[in-house]
Amino acid sequence: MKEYWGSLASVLGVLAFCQSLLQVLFPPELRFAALKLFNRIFNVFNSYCYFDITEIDGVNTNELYNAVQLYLSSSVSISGSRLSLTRALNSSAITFGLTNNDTLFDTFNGVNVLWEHIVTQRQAQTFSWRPMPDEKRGFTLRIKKKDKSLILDSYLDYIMEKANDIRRKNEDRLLYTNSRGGSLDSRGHPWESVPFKHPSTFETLAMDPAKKGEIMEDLKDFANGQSFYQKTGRAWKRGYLLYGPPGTGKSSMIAAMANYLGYDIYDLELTEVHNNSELRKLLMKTSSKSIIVIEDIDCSINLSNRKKEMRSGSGVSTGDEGGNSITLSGLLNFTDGLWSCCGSERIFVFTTNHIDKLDPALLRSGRMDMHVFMSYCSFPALRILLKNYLGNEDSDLDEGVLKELEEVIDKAEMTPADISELLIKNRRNKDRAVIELLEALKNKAEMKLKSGESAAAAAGR
Ligand SMILES: Nc1ncnc2c1ncn2[C@@H]1O[C@H](COP(=O)(O)OP(=O)(O)OP(=O)(O)O)[C@@H](O)[C@H]1O
Ligand SMILES: [Mg+2]
Repeated sequence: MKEYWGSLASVLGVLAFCQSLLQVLFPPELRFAALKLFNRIFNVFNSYCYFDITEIDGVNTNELYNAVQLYLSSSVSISGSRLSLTRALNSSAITFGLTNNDTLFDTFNGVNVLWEHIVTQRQAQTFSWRPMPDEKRGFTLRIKKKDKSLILDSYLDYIMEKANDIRRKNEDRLLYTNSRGGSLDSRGHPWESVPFKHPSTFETLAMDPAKKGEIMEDLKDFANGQSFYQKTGRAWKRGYLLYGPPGTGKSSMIAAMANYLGYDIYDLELTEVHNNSELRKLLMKTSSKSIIVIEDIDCSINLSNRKKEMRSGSGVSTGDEGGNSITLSGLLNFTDGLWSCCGSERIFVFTTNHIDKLDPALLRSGRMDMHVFMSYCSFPALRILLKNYLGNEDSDLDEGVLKELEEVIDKAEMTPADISELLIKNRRNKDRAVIELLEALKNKAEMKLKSGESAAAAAGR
């Protein structure tokens, strides 16, 4: 610190000397030209260059300014004793940033840069279409001239990307719906959004742990797979088909996926979409890092459509452009055809209770990348539910009861939704909850057995 003050004092001394020299050597009319000359000479010897990123660029907000602010807020090297704190609307996280005229060093690809946050009072307001803030804020980036190209080529892109990540992490996720039909809002947007706060996570999801792990890995590979998709020339999207009886956790799985990846959800209500071009507009207005969901796909699309199309020779890839109904081909064009590339990093999830009713075009390999069967509650899934609802670990349960549960659970064919209901009802009395559950499972298994026997007898008659 001492050295710093010492060198500052000597620089100030030199400046004062130069100023008096200027006054002595040059008559007033030549002083300005001399100053310009000095400035040029100084620039030749100065090894740094500076970039100003102002908060308001003309009359528009400068996106780069906000991005730098967010990026620097995540910097671990912030050591200032005074930081500014902000919490955006709809956000559950607090970000901190540089206060006025504070500086911060950053390193990128081994190159050191210095950021300074400069705040000055705005001059008397000139005429403008919108009121300007009283303060003029901006960042100044100081870098070595020799590093200029490296930094400008990738550092600023890197900052923008990082800032988007932070924004996504800080903001609560949104759930979009197209329940307004084809009408647009005042900003021309066809989707309505609400904050998405579904508490379902992979941890709370009751299903076979191996299958769960496989799906989580698949999702992570997808989210981190930008370069893979680019290298292989594939559109950066992935399709999941979740099928199984009602109450087995298909919708809960979608919420868990969104929470796991930090993606928004677009819940596409196909019955509200009138034709293929409307569908195209809707899908084009979805953002990247999102999950586009079509629930009960078997009920949403008239399955005879495609057969008619095939007969009329229009084929799968063309779709019904101007017609007044939405077709399976119109939908597949988006999940699979050329239009699927109009955005990146999108996950499509279709759900159905009746996979047998689906058109083979939806099921053929490569169309939906992963088919996930959400089954009746299995023993490993039951353990998760017992833990979630009663806080029970295996060691809390009597071994005999555990064994009985294991024997009866598959025969009973009860859904996780049914079991959850039973456990919620008795959650204050853990022992009773387990005993009632066992009873319910046994009753259900017996009923299944009887109905199976009578069906077999009827078939044999
Ligand atoms: N696998 C599961 N793990 C944890 N909870 C579950 C699971 N399946 C169902 N539930 C519970 O049951 C409720 C209903 O489940 P969910 O809506 O996910 O079923 P679904 O398969 O989407 O049913 P549907 O086919 O009727 O849409 C959930 O709110 C959740 O509490
Ligand atoms: Mg559902």
